[in-house]
Amino acid sequence: MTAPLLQVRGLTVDYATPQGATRAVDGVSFDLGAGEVMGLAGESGSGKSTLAFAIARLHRPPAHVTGGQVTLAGTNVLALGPKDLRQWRWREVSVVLQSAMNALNPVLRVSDQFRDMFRTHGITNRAEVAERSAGLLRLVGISPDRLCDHPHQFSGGMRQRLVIALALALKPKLVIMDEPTTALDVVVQREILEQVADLRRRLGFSVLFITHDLALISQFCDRVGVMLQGRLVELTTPAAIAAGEGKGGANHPYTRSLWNSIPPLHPAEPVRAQPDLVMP
Ligand SMILES: Nc1ncnc2c1ncn2[C@@H]1O[C@H](COP(=O)(O)OP(=O)(O)OP(=O)(O)O)[C@@H](O)[C@H]1O
Repeated sequence: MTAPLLQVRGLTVDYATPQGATRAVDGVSFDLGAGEVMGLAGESGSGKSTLAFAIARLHRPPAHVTGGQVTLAGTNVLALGPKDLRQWRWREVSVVLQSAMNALNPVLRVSDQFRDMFRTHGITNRAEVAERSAGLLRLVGISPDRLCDHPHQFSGGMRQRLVIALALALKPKLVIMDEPTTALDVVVQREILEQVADLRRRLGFSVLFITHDLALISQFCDRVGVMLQGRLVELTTPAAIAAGEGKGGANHPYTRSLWNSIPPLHPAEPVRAQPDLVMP
């Protein structure tokens, strides 16, 4: 059996606060296979973003990794020095956050943002940069004519597509998406997630998709992790959650309550309703 792309073992992250250390991620372990899409659900404050940032080595004080191991494609991620880290990010892992405007520089043209990112990774030939930038825009369904525009000239959905194009520029093995479509309306959200699923099939990267929305995860992910108070309390498949089957029996009660909070598609469909909510 080939080793998984990402191995997370006993990862523990604390925040240093004036009152002492607060544990945000508590001994989390899981594997992610090459080309696999794993969703991470859980309520606000359960530690999803802290976990994602630690895996991508984007965490900053007061967050501190106080235990565990992260291995991506054989690299001991937590041991990378600053120089190696700069090369490792974007090439091996990239992160797409909720707000595209935080990732895009508002005063730079889109072409300049691509150029800067390529330059950081030693790709400076102007013709190559122009060609690759145009190709990346096409990849996410935006006309390359728009390369000379500034971020504010795009809609929210298009800006998030631009960030996804940047994230895929160096063909990373892992793309971490932290609430990538939360700020967008549901139609645009669906279009973008379908595009990510299509790109993943074509390009073969793995995705760690973080959201509080278990319904979205069940549509787009191969596996689901559920976090509660810093711990990964469930790791299963969307089908197993739908069937009420967890590891060694039923799902964790918290998973069930998350699942039961998804409104049924048709009002007459009582399947996911809690027994006491089913009309007699
Ligand atoms: N800078 C900080 N200092 C202290 N504690 C923090 C800090 N940032 C986050 N925390 C705490 O760490 C825990 C995990 O937060 P985190 O943002 O990772 O959760 P989350 O599941 O991603 O939440 P959300 O869905 O709201 O983004 C929470 O208890 C939060 O209050």
